Amino acid sequence: TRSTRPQRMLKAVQKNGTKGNPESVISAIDYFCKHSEWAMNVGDEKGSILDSVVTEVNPSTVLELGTYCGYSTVRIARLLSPGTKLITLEFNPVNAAVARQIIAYAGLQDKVILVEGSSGDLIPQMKERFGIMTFDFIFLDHWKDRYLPDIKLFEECGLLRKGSVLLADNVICPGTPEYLEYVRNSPRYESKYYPAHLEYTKVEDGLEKSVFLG
Ligand SMILES: Cc1ncnc2c1ncn2[C@@H]1O[C@H](/C=C/CNC(=O)c2cc(-c3ccc(F)cc3)cc(O)c2O)[C@@H](O)[C@H]1O
Ligand SMILES: [Mg+2]
Repeated sequence: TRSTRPQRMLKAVQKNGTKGNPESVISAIDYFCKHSEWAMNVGDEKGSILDSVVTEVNPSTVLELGTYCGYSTVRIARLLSPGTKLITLEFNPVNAAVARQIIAYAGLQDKVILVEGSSGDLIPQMKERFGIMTFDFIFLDHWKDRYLPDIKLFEECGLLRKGSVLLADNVICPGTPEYLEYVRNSPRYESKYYPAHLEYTKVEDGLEKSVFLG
């Protein structure tokens, strides 16, 4: 059967990247998306904003929703302090297999726990399966209609603490109107919009950072 875009992206990483060098993996994916095939990675412009928020938070517990090919997983994991691991959730096994290989090519496999499954099923299992009390940092980049139900699930499962930071991709394009309305109007969050553009295009998009107030 025909290869998938993530599988072709993996080939480009193995061809143009340097094993064990996360920056070269990030550059190889960005190059592939700019010159070969557009793909829905957070990209370099929004990725730099992601980098700055992760650096500012310096989290000990990290969750990513929607691994896809592992591009943002690599961006986040390369910035984590020694001994810190990030958990990333992906329900498509083909994408998960590609992501594992891209994360390993970057040399970051020891900093990442990739769990195959749906966020709706896995979020309630975080405490028992991974000994998580609360998350310091959460990156939302999965199906856009899952952002709102999943943030409510975090609250119900007691996975947020005063100061937990949630960073959401694509709040303009494709858009997450219900999520935005919730975090911007709820007294339990302090929200801030970071304007940017849809990855590899001039279309407006941005990230929404929401701090849980307890
Ligand atoms: C509940 C659940 N649980 C686990 N894994 C889950 C999950 N829901 C989805 N996943 C996984 O995550 C990825 C999906 C990411 C969805 N991202 C987007 O749809 C997206 C789209 C665009 C875009 C913008 C303009 C266009 F014209 C076309 C596309 C840009 C983006 O940045 C996106 O993120 C994918 O690997 C999927 O299997
Ligand atoms: Mg996205």
